[in-house]
Amino acid sequence: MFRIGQGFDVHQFAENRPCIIGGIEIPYEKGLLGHSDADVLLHTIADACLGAIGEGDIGKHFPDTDPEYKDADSQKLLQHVWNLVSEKGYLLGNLDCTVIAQKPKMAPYIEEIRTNIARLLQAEPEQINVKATTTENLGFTGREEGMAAQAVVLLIRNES
Ligand SMILES: Nc1ccn([C@@H]2O[C@H](COP(=O)(O)O)[C@@H](O)[C@H]2O)c(=O)n1
Ligand SMILES: C[C@@]1(CO)OP(=O)(O)OP(=O)(O)OC[C@H]1O
Repeated sequence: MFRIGQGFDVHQFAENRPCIIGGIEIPYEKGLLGHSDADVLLHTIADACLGAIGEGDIGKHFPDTDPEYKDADSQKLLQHVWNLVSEKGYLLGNLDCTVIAQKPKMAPYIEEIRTNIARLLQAEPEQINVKATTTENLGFTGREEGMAAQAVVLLIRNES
């Protein structure tokens, strides 16, 4: 049995914040603002996974009013979500995701991010694809006010 889920998330750039994407800290003059570490890519993937298993979204599981999640490492949030997926008997089919940002340039970090996501989802890097696109200087991403990310995940039920 298959389940599909999609995710979308946005975070604003701010001074004096780390720029953590897919669990990897990217050298950049600005970082992302959020209650947690604001890892826009991992939040998107977590939402896609929760969507696939019909479990709502990350705001439901990790409320931004809860001090426990202040500056939380989003890798831990995604691992918690992945445990829910595993408990329901699903394995990863594949994950495809896109980082939408005018800057920073993501290409030098894509493989490291891919490997890290594979580790978090107990999968092989070949099951993961990470892309990046600008918005050709248009909109809030084009003005470098923030970043967005989207993801689609396919889960496969382990019937054995
Ligand atoms: N933040 C980004 C955005 C894009 N890339 C890479 O550049 C390619 C061209 O981007 P366009 O928006 O002009 O299509 C894109 O395919 C990515 O490989 C990037 O590394 N970081
Ligand atoms: C992750 C959580 C919780 O710390 O906070 P943020 O880092 O603000 O992220 P967001 O994607 O806005 O929503 C989910 C939140 O509940």
